[in-house]
Amino acid sequence: MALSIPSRSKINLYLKVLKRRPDRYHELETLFLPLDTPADRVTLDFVDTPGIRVCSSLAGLPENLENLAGRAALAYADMAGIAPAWSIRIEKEIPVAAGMGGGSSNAAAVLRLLNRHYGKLSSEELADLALTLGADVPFFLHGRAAIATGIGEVFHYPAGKLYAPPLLVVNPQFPVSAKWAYMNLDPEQIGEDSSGKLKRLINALRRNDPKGVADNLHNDLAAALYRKFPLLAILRDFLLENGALNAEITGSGPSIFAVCASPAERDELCRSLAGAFRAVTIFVN
Ligand SMILES: C[C@](O)(CO)[C@H](O)COP(=O)(O)OP(=O)(O)OC[C@H]1O[C@@H](n2ccc(N)nc2=O)[C@H](O)[C@@H]1O
Ligand SMILES: Nc1ncnc2c1ncn2[C@@H]1O[C@H](COP(=O)(O)OP(=O)(O)OP(=O)(O)O)[C@@H](O)[C@H]1O
Repeated sequence: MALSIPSRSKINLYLKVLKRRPDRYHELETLFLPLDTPADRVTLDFVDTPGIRVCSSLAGLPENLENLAGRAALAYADMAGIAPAWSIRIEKEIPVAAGMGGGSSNAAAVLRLLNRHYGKLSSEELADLALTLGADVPFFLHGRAAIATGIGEVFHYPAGKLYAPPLLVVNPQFPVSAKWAYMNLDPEQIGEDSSGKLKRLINALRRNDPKGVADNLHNDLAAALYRKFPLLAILRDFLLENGALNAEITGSGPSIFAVCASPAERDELCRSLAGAFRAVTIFVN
């Protein structure tokens, strides 16, 4: 028997680093937006052979227990007291180490599939387990647009419906580790945001106002990434000069998302981008 679900990606429309903790993690305030594109597909097979096997469609991605999805399965088996005999397959569409939460999403998909089948853990236990695997994993257990605090695991859901603006995401096909991005954060950027950007961002999402969203994007991890990788500033400038209302790096980068006024303007921007840059991947939402 096999169970299969999509494993979506995310962007951070807003990411403010509030404080460095003694364990070197950072407390933050971030606004997660789930994306339908790109999404991986995670399939869990119940097999006769004991153990946990993980493989993917992407050559070079860690396999078995070195894959975050395998570590999630092992952690679930330990906590739920189950002897595993599982084979997990990941059809990979989300670029790796891209700031789009791919590995975290896959790990959360495994936890959801296992708990759907076995039902052994409460949602609190599952959330605690998710956090041991990575700061982005708890978000993908529910995958709803949310403000997150803590290190990314305490969720606040804004009241009312939020309307995602027309977006595209461009990935420059090189990886950046989240650890690098946090270690190279400008120390003077750490602290409270007094500008009210997050509030205005939420209000704009409620009003279905792409311009209001675009005007209030923020990412404290971005400055160091633009400095280290000049291509990112070139891409951002291109997006701004070719119709984007605004563009910013998502999470720890290097992917950049552009907010557009309408689907037609987004599609036009997508065509210009594809014509000008060969070695990038573009996702339309
Ligand atoms: C950049 C974001 O994607 C924004 O959503 C996340 O904050 C990163 O989440 P993640 O990749 O799941 O992070 P983890 O795998 O838990 O941690 C990778 C590294 O990122 C840094 N890290 C991560 C999250 C956080 N709140 N503070 C940190 O300083 C730590 O150096 C950690 O060693
Ligand atoms: N299932 C997986 N999918 C992607 N990467 C994985 C997976 N399992 C382990 N990894 C490793 O995790 C590292 C980070 O990859 P990932 O794609 O999750 O980063 P990311 O998109 O920047 O995540 P985040 O936004 O959570 O920081 C890579 O070095 C990769 O080899």
